Amino acid sequence: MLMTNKGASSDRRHLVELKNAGLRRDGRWLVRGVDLTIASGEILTLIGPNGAGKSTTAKMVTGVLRPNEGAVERSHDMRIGYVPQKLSIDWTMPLSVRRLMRLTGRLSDADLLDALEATGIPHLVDAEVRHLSGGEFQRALLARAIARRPDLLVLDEPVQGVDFAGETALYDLIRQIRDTTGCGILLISHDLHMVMAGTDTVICLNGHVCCRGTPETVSRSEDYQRLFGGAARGLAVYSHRHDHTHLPDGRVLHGDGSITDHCYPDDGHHDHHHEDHSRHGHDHHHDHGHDRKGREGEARDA
Ligand SMILES: Nc1ncnc2c1ncn2[C@@H]1O[C@H](COP(=O)(O)OP(=O)(O)OP(=O)(O)O)[C@@H](O)[C@H]1O
Repeated sequence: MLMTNKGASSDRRHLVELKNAGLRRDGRWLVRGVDLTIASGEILTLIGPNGAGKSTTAKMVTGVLRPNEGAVERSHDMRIGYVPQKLSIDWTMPLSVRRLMRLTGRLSDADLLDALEATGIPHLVDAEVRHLSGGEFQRALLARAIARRPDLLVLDEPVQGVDFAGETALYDLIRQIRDTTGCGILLISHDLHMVMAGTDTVICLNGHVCCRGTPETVSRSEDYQRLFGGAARGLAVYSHRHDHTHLPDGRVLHGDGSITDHCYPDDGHHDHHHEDHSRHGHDHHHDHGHDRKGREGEARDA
């Protein structure tokens, strides 16, 4: 059961606005001229090459960095949940998921378990963080961020270290969190080919705003294609349908409601279908989840 907060049922409200924001360090502009707004219930995705200023922009949104020019306006009672790109954890020290959840503040057992439940990993509450898979670790970080019922969730590359099937499951989860809690979401994505279905607005950064709009608008933009050159074969908006779900504990929930311990392609339950709606306007079907095909391989198909 996902937790709800005060934003869930109310109308969209403005959470944060950057107006012509720029940040300068050591005599150079890291990013400049950024205009953006995020409202409750809205998903905004930042894309752009390495060093484009995505994390810097996110830090101006959260208030970690103050812009050297322009302005930032934040709803004064806004709570922010942040999943950073990197965590400095001493991996030689034992650290349970329960302790990870409490590193940044007090949290009742009930809220802690609610959050882990919402991200599908309540059974891992006492697991060692260093033993978690990439997808489980990202779910633990997400749980930590949503435990304090944020109005705005800022996710800096939440699918890193996660394979293609896990990536789409995480995107589904993020969208579900938005739908259930009504929070606004700022998502930083490294993947130039794939943005999460459900993204309302994409902003493509390259030291400045290269282009913006719906995923479809951005993928057609000449600036986007110029920036990414040969890599810009189209921004695929990923959506998928399949008749079974891989549960976090490894079991498989089938479309008919039955649960099995394993996933057998020939047992008559299965229909592995994905749909990629790229700007080329064609659909493909991919096998997924069992062939350990990395997302680069999948992206090439898109
Ligand atoms: N505190 C700082 N002082 C000086 N330069 C910085 C600082 N923080 C970031 N930079 C530089 O600013 C630029 C933008 O960095 P930023 O982390 O925002 O990019 P990014 O788009 O998130 O990149 P990536 O995709 O590689 O994570 C980079 O060239 C980086 O080296």
